[in-house]
Order: sequence, then C-alpha cells, then structure tokens
Amino acid sequence: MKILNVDQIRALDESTIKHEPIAPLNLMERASMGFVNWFVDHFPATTSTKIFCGLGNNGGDGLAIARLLMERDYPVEVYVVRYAPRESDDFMHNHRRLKLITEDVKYIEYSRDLPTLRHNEVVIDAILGSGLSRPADGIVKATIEAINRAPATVVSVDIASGLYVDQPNQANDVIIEPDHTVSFQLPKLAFVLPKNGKYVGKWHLIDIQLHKRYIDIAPTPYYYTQPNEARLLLHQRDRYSNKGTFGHALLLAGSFGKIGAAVLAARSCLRSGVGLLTVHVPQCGYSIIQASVPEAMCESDGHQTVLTGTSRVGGPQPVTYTTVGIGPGIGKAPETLAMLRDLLPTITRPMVIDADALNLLSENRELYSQIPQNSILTPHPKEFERLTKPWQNDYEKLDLLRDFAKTHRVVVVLKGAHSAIATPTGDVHFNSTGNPGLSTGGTGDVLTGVLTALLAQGYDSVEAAVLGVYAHGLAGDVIADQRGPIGMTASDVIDALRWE
Ligand SMILES: NC(=O)C1=CN([C@@H]2O[C@H](COP(=O)(O)OP(=O)(O)OC[C@H]3O[C@@H](n4cnc5c(N)ncnc54)[C@H](OP(=O)(O)O)[C@@H]3O)[C@@H](O)[C@H]2O)[C@@H](O)CC1
Ligand SMILES: Nc1ncnc2c1ncn2[C@@H]1O[C@H](COP(=O)(O)OP(=O)(O)O)[C@@H](O)[C@H]1O
Ligand SMILES: [K+]
Repeated sequence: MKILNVDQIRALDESTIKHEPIAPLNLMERASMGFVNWFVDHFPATTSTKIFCGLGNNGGDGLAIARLLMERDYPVEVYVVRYAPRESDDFMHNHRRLKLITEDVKYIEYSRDLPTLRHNEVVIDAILGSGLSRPADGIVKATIEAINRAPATVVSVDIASGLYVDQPNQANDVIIEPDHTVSFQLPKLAFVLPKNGKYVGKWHLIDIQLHKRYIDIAPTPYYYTQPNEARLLLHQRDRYSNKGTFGHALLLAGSFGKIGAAVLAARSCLRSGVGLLTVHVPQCGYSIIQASVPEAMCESDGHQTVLTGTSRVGGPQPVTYTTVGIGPGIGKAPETLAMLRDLLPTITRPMVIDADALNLLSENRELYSQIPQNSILTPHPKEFERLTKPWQNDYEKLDLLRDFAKTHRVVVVLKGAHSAIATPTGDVHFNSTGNPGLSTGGTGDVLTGVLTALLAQGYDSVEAAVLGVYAHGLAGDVIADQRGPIGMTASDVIDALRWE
C-alpha cells in the first residue's frame, strides 16, 4: 500500500471529485459516514461525545459526524473553535445542515469557553487535519492542551490536530495525543514514525473509495506492507523439490556467553525453509549447537571463545554456500574483525549482516565498499546511528536511511515498531506487523536467521526483507495474542513462524 505526501493527498481528493465524479460535499459525507461506522462499532450509543471542530474541511468532517451521530441518538455536544474569521465552503454547508437539527452549537473563542471533560466521555478531535500549515497557537493551542489534560478518550479525525502529515514538528509544538486516529484510505507518513507514537495512538483506515488510478500511478518512495502484499511474495514449493533446491546457508554467530544468539538464529533459519544449514561457532559453542539444533551441521572455529579466520582454521569456505548470515552474538574481538575483513571480499552474493558485525563495520568504515551488493543489513536504531551519524528527528533519520541504502547498494532493515526497510533504489517499506512484546533479547537474532533462510532459497533481497520482517512480526503478534506480549520470548517467536 502506498503512503502519499500531503500534496498528493490533496490531489487525490481532487482527482476523485473530478473522475468519479462526486461533489466535494458528498465525498466529505462519505468520509464522515465511514468514520461514524467505525465509531459506532467501538462506542455504544450511550457514549457522551464532545466534538471539537476547526474551520477547515477537518472541521467540516466533524460537523457532519456530529449530525450523523445525533441521527443515531448519541448524546453529542458540538464545539467550534473560532480561531479565524473565515470557514471553508464545506464547513459552512455542514454547519447549515447541522443547524437544521440542533440549535445547540457552542463556540470557543477564549479559554473560558472551554468545557470540562470527564473520563467517561469521548472527545472527537476535528480541529485541524491535513491542512495544518503552522504550529497551533492562541485558542487552538489552548483547546488542544485542555483536551490532552482531560481524562476523556480521544479519537482524532484523519490526523491528530497539530501533527504534520509528512514533515517534522518542533519539540514545543502542541499536538493532540489521541487514543485512536481514524484516517481515510491510505496511511500517512507521520503514522509510522516512532517518535509520533503518542500523537497517533492506534490508527485505523477507512476505505472511502478515493480514485484508484491516481493512487496506482502516484510516484512515492514510501510503502506500507499489507497482508495480501506479503503473501504474494511467498514462493510456493515445487512438488519435486529436494533439500538442494532451497540452498545451503552458513551462519557465523556466537561467542563465549552468547552462543544462545547462534542457537536462535539457527533455529529460525531452519523454521524458515532453508535446505541445509551450517553453523560456524567458536569451540565453546560446538556441543551446544550439536545438542540443541540437531538439524544443523556445526563447524568449530579454531578459537575457543570468539570467531576468527574462517578458512585459516579449517572453517567454512563461504564461496561454497548459497548465502552467509553473520553477526548474532559475535562480539567485537580483533580476531573477529580480521575474519570479517577476509570474508567480505570472498562473498559475491547478497548476505545478511547483523549486530556486532554491523558495529565492526561502523568502526571500520573503509569496509563499507566491500559489502556485497544487495546484502541485507539489520541494524536497530543505535546500530544504525553508529553506521551513520546522529539525527535530529525521524525525518532526518529516514533521509539517512535512504541515502545509506542507495550509496552502498544494500537493503537496510531499520528495526523497531514499523521497521523501515530501505532499498538500493531509495524506496522504504514500513512493516505492519509486530508489537512491543518483541522488545526482548534475541528477537533480532531470530530475524537474522529468517532473512538468511529466505536469501538461501533464492528470494530477491528486497522481497526477502519485506516478507521476512512481516512474517517475523506476525509470529510475534500470534504469540502476543496467545500469551500476552509481556511474557513472550524470542524462542516463542521461532515456534510461531508460519509460511503460508
Ligand atoms: N483527502 C481526503 O481523503 C479527504 C479529506 N477530508 C478532510 O479534509 C481535511 C483537510 O481539510 P483542509 O485542507 O481544509 O485542512 P484543515 O486541516 O481542516 O484546515 C485547514 C485550515 O486551517 C488553517 N490552519 C492551518 N494550520 C493552522 C493552525 N495551526 N492554526 C489555525 N489554523 C490553521 C488553514 O489556514 P491557511 O493555511 O490556509 O492559512 C486552513 O484555513 C482532511 O484532514 C480530512 O479531514 C475529507 O473531508 C474528504 C476526504
Ligand atoms: N515495539 C515494537 N514493535 C514491533 N516490533 C518490535 C518492537 N520492539 C522490537 N521489535 C522488533 O524486535 C526485534 C528486535 O531486534 P534487536 O533490537 O536486534 O534485538 P536483539 O538484539 O535482542 O536480538 C526487531 O525485529 C524489531 O523490529
Ligand atoms: K483532527
């Protein structure tokens, strides 16, 4: 699914009006009806509801929503925040329509006009939408602050008032902190950026049949992975396949005290369809791998506690493997750095690079040029900062991410909620699965195993990253449903991986 910018959202609106064709007012009615259908599913008709409307089309939506909820007998109070002398045409029209069924529309010009908000009430925030052009101030700011202070449940229409759709807010901007955002058709970039979490809440999309052709051809670097899109990426198994069909992966993982990382990556690799797997670990990990992952072959490094030269010590010859994954639990010993230096030039196919392998790269940036093209790098934000430099806000981070992927012709999975997958052409796919239960040691190692398995099976790097990250998050969601997010472990995630 595409994520469009604010100008494109406006043009999409106009394109729908022109090509469907539909009157602007009727499109607003459709959007408002979609919101109301969602609202009715979530809050009973006894819910005391206060709707705060601005003077643009977001406010117009709010007025239409008020009328539609009143028609369904919700106890609704309407407040118009009068911050300017002019209203939009569709606001005015909906204002007239609302006045036909109620005289009771209140106006907020000064702080003293603000109502008291209680915990058993729901506030609908329709003050400002995608037309935000400057930080909220004056009475708009006071209203937002009052809503944020209140114990009421808050639902924003389209986007929280005060939050920009696709550009950074300043630290002192005043923005609604909703429990839910109910938006139209496509996600907004602001929804998938971690720092905006409290200004978005849970977000929901309402299909209002905006012009499909416009969406199909609109250029954008940003995508949001939908379940059907992920499923389409999945390779079906040939009935006459054999284990050779699905590649032979080599995992270089573990060090003394961190052999568990190698176990997790190995297990998830096997659970993700690899044909054959060899795990190369320091000597201290040999019997652990043999005993705990019997499906894998194991090679012992020449060193007792850390990974060293692979070929020098009779270890693996990476060229003979379909894919190499390196990083989980390896540490940053000088011998391991030497191994990485020797290894990179010998690998010609895309590999997976994670954890301390990334940290070693960031401390030895001359190695960046040795990373095989189309490799998948899986940093969490701290590792990504080490690979690049600190950023001021999520938008700057996104620029750094796209630049890094393009410059080094690699796929970068920046992990977190809505992991962002940047491609060598500069596109970014935001993941839609996963939950805070995944914020626990070892889930990143699991992801490395998953991605290594997909590359070994011949998936293209971008497809492997999009599908693997999606399936990893989905496994986390399945486990969170079963046992709650707090008690889940990385091993649970491996068990819940499903490829269908
Ligand atoms: N696209 C879709 O899919 C559909 C969209 N729809 C709805 O339309 C909404 C967008 O409407 P919109 O363009 O009228 O913008 P909105 O935010 O209501 O107000 C802009 C006004 O506020 C002003 N203003 C700006 N910042 C301000 C500030 N800080 N403090 C005070 N004022 C400020 C701004 O002033 P200006 O910048 O012009 O000076 C302008 O006058 C969208 O969010 C959705 O709800 C649906 O109805 C149909 C389908
Ligand atoms: N709040 C969250 N929502 C969704 N996914 C998350 C969240 N927190 C962590 N994750 C996922 O969990 C994994 C954590 O990886 P990482 O930080 O490398 O952990 P570790 O190093 O312990 O293995 C990543 O795939 C990340 O996207
Ligand atoms: K809003």
